[in-house]
Amino acid sequence: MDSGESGQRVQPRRVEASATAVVWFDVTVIVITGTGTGVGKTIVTSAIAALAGASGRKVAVVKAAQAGLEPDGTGDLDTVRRLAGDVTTREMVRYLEPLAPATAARRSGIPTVTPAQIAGTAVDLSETHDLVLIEGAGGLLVRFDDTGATLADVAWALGVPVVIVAQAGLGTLNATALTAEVLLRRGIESVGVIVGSWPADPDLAARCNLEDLPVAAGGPLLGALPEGAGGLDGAEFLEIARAGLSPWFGGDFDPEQFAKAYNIG
Ligand SMILES: Nc1ncnc2c1ncn2[C@@H]1O[C@H](COP(=O)(O)OP(=O)(O)OP(=O)(O)O)[C@@H](O)[C@H]1O
Ligand SMILES: C[C@H](N)[C@H](N)CCCCCC(=O)O
Ligand SMILES: [Mg+2]
Repeated sequence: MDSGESGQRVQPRRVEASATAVVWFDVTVIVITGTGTGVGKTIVTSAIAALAGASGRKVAVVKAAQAGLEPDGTGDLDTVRRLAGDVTTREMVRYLEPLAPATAARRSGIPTVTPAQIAGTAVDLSETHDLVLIEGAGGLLVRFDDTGATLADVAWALGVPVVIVAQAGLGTLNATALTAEVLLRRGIESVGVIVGSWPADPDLAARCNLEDLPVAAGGPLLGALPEGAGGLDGAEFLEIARAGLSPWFGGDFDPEQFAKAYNIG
């Protein structure tokens, strides 16, 4: 996939850093990936959107391919709207089977969505929104189609940064490092890692991971959202988002203080 296929590359715009400032929140498009499926990408996406919305930004969220629905028939963007409130949402394709999009498309005959289409949607939305978040399906290299197109192609085509959402506990270091290494190899910027669901009673591995995850990710720990956050209502969720996300997203999360609270660091 080259930049010509998407038509254009969105240039991240950075605001000047000041003492307290949000350094990169002026980036227009962010890709939210994860170490796998069910790690909390949608909750993190909702939290970033909620904070941006609360600061007056117009936010759009793109779900590139929705494969499988919750038992109540809802998809990720229903969750985003419930948690983040007034955001524009675009689901580009829906498959009913909870599978990789390429597999679900092959089995159902429903058309695939291409990285160029996803990038194009993000570019269009960026004309009328301050922030566009793109969530994939599962982890970074899950295929959209049988040509092997993935979310990595979308991030590369757009030239925009990626946030890695990771699990808290044992096993996350390898998956995070694999994701970060692929991003590095493909020349895609990773801004850092966020724990999608931080346990109420974290075990030893989870606590130690607060120190080791940034190393595996090759970037800072930019947040940790408590487990159960997805069940809150909009106002409560906003406060959790503020506490759980770094100042880079307009929140108050301090990784050193957080680690200290768990006797790490
Ligand atoms: N912090 C959290 N609070 C509450 N529920 C959570 C949290 N993180 C994850 N979950 C729950 O775990 C499940 C998976 O989370 P989520 O839907 O965000 O995963 P995902 O990484 O977006 O997966 P997918 O690849 O399907 O998009 C969901 O049912 C969600 O409600
Ligand atoms: C069904 C699930 N919730 C996602 N929508 C799709 C996850 C695909 C993962 C494929 C894989 O990595 O093996
Ligand atoms: Mg999701």
